[in-house]
Amino acid sequence: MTEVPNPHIIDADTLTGEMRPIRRAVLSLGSNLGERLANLQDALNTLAETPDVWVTTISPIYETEPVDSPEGSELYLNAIVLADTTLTPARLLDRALTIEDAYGRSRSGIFNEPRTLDIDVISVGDKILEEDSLTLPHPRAHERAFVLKPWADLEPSADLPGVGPISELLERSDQTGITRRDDLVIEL
Ligand SMILES: Nc1ncnc2c1ncn2[C@@H]1O[C@H](COP(=O)(O)OP(=O)(O)OP(=O)(O)O)[C@@H](O)[C@H]1O
Ligand SMILES: Nc1nc2c(c(=O)[nH]1)N=C(CO)CN2
Repeated sequence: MTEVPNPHIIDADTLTGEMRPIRRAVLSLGSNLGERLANLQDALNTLAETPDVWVTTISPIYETEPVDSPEGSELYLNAIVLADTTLTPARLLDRALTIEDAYGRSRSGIFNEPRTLDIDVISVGDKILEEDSLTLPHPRAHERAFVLKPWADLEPSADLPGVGPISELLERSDQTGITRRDDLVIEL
């Protein structure tokens, strides 16, 4: 049977005239306020429910001393999530910020204030972007052991696009104050 074109059915690719590539996204989760582990689990669940985002892997959890944070800030829990996505980087960031807000993230303007949830977009494929609202790779990822260590657990030979192998960056980073917490687990 031949298929008759139906003018009422169009798909996204017809509208944009292009296929949307699938890219591997690396996302960093952090929490140092409230129920930290539950906050990370909520973030993971919500990312996994996001259309056009397929979460593939979650790293071990690390408990980490706050970096560049106000005096008295509590320890963070940090983890890395790998996902495949057809979202544009801008849409992925938008989704990350919306999830942060949904889980009670306050934005008082205090630099690196304690937060229930932080989702940073570390890299999206090998995109390199320098826009006001989105820099890729994340501009501080290369020096942050709380990003590099859990990522290296999952992908030891990964590169930070335009920067270099994460194994070398990790060697150069300050790895004091980060402790792997295998007793704490979040699940897909
Ligand atoms: N790669 C990126 N990932 C997340 N946010 C980014 C990125 N590049 C630029 N931004 C911008 O940074 C803004 C501030 O983000 P946010 O408040 O989460 O920063 P932060 O987590 O406190 O600090 P840091 O960026 O050092 O982790 C966001 O609104 C976003 O527009
Ligand atoms: N240990 C740790 N320190 C931080 C973190 C974080 O996730 N973990 N996030 C920050 C701003 O996003 C600032 N400092």
